[in-house]
Amino acid sequence: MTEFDALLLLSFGGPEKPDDVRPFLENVTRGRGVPPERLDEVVEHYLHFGGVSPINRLNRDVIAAVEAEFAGAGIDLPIYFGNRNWHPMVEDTVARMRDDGVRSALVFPTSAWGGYSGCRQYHEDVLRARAAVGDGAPTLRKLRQYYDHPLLVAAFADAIAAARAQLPPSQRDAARLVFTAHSVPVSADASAGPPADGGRLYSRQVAEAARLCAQAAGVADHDLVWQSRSGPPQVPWLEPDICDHLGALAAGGTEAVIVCPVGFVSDHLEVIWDLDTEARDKAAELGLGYVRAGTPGTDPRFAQLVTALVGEQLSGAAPDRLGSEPLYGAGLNGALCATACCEPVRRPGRQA
Ligand SMILES: CC1=C(CCC(=O)O)c2cc3nc(cc4[nH]c(cc5[nH]c(cc1n2)c(C)c5CCC(=O)O)c(CCC(=O)O)c4C)C(CCC(=O)O)=C3C
Ligand SMILES: [Fe+2]
Repeated sequence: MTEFDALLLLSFGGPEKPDDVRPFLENVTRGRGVPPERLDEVVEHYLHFGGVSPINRLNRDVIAAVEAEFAGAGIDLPIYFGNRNWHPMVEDTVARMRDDGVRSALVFPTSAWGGYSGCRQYHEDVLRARAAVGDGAPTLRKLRQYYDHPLLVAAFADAIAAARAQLPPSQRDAARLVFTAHSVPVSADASAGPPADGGRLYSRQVAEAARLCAQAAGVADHDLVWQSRSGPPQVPWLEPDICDHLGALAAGGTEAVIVCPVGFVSDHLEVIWDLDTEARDKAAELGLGYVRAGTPGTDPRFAQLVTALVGEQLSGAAPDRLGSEPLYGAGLNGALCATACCEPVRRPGRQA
């Protein structure tokens, strides 16, 4: 019925027990120039949750929801799960797909964005996995970026409204809406996207998604800030940092914030630690009311979004989208979206 015989959900991966934490972090940061002090801190964040990131469980839940959507939509594709940094590793999953007789699969990445970390690195994962499997590896076609898909925007908009309703009535109307996404080095953002599009594709897409979600939630003003920076302190990353921004808002008389993690699809560690622990504590210290909007991964519309992207690919329909920033991300067998797209930048301390 179609040229594809499976879907691979490709994600970041996270530890599932305390002994996994160090080797997981070594996989994430190999050759990335992250200082050892930062790694020691991040180990503590994971150990705070018993060494278990929720990310793998959340991805398994997404897969179950997509399986149900596929059944309803008459899409007959088994769904596989593979990660960049932790088990199930994508190399092992693609080997299993080959053993199961899969010859051609679609790949859904759990990042909605362009940029090196959000897009190109997923192409590299596909390339690495196929190379590791060698003869008989299935062809793998990655699906496009989906940061402005109507179903994603609708899920975030409802999450913002639900978060607002958790504030005391006296703070609800005036609460400031603050969007947050993962910071990246300024140099990585500058080289995000095909050079001909002028760079900064990651931060431009994040800014557009924030505008679309605010508009869909009926909110006139909002801020966009960044979180979870790592890397050596002398290297500039996207700013302002969320905690600094909460300080500035409190100093300016803001009484409460609604924080929306627009840059993430699930409540993984950067959400439950950096937002639900660090930023929440900072807000309490400042006397600022604080609520955090949910992420879309557990919303039924997320499984519908995956199904819609697969449907687009099968039918050749134009992308269903609300925004107008350049949109890339689709590609066969790890091929780049365009020449020199999201070129990785050399950083001090980076090995290879
Ligand atoms: C843009 C972006 C996304 C969103 C797109 C996407 O979703 O892919 C994202 C997601 C995630 N990042 C995650 C975890 C980590 N990211 C790190 C480090 C880094 N992230 C970066 C960027 C991004 N990261 C960058 C530029 C670095 C510096 C090192 C490097 O240049 O690569 C480190 C190292 C330690 C530290 O320094 O924090 C960890 C542990 C987890 C899993 C959490 C869990 O386990 O639940 C997820 C979903
Ligand atoms: Fe990250």
